[in-house]
Amino acid sequence: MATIMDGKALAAEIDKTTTVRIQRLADQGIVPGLVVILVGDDPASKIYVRNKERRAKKMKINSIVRNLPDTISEADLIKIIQTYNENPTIHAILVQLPLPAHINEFNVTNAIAPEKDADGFHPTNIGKLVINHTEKTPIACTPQGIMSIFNAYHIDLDGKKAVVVGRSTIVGKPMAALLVNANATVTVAHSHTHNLSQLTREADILVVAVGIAKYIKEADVKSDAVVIDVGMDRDVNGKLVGDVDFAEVERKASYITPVPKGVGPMTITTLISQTVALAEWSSEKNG
Ligand SMILES: Nc1nc(=O)c2c([nH]1)NC[C@@H]1CN(c3ccc(C(=O)N[C@@H](CCC(=O)O)C(=O)O)cc3)C=[N+]21
Repeated sequence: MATIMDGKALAAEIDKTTTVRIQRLADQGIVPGLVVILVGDDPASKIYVRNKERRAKKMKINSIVRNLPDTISEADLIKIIQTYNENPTIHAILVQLPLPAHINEFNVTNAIAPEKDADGFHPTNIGKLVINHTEKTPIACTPQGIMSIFNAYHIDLDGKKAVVVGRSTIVGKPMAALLVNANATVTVAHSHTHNLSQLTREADILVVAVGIAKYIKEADVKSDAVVIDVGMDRDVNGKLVGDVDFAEVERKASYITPVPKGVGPMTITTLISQTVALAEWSSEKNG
């Protein structure tokens, strides 16, 4: 049976360190400010926003949620982002994805000041990640949270075969870059991949972010693989489940993350610590 990697417990551990950093900023009269912009209502975004708000309140960062109607124009959304770029009390800006179809995601992430980019989705920050020049650079919170899980459980990535299933901007692509930077041999699979199961069965490290409930079965996994489940899906009874069939795969993997209480809480912890980092970097620059 696999060791279950407890994202919730690890998140609480990291939050303790972040709380000390928040206190240190408070001593200088700085409260980290995060604005979350939510356009319309996507169900996964709603869970995220609710849990984020809860944690931000507890940790005394100033978190603002800006709800906008899904009829807003791209130009008006970009104008709102620019007001936060210029607002010195805001250190981090996050625009929830996906956006409605009439709004271009690239134009929106490109409008966020790179030094206030809570998600690390600005092209400049993605470029730095790919080049592996990540000092004082925000990085996508879900993949970065997964790297913290590997680190906490002493999972060695060097020379390992890693397969990332999913090529999204928010998980798959930045995850692949982080794994390459950690010296893993990385394959990115997606909906056009042939013989997916054959590929996933070779993975020492398997990261799944496809958005299909219980998609990965025992037969798709190598014995003693490390399995990371990024899914936030509903099963037939409406229960929150991952992309991995946990009951099956738990028997074969060496390590596995559950859903809930795996990757999700680590995404939020990373967002909070990254917001604090953006506030710290800005205060260093401004004296
Ligand atoms: N710009 C942007 N950045 C994102 O990082 C982003 C996004 N847009 N859009 C939506 C997705 C989804 N996402 C979640 C993060 C944590 C939980 C989370 O807290 N999960 C708990 C759920 C527990 C419960 O049911 O409350 C858990 O897994 O234990 C959920 C979903 C971030 N996303």
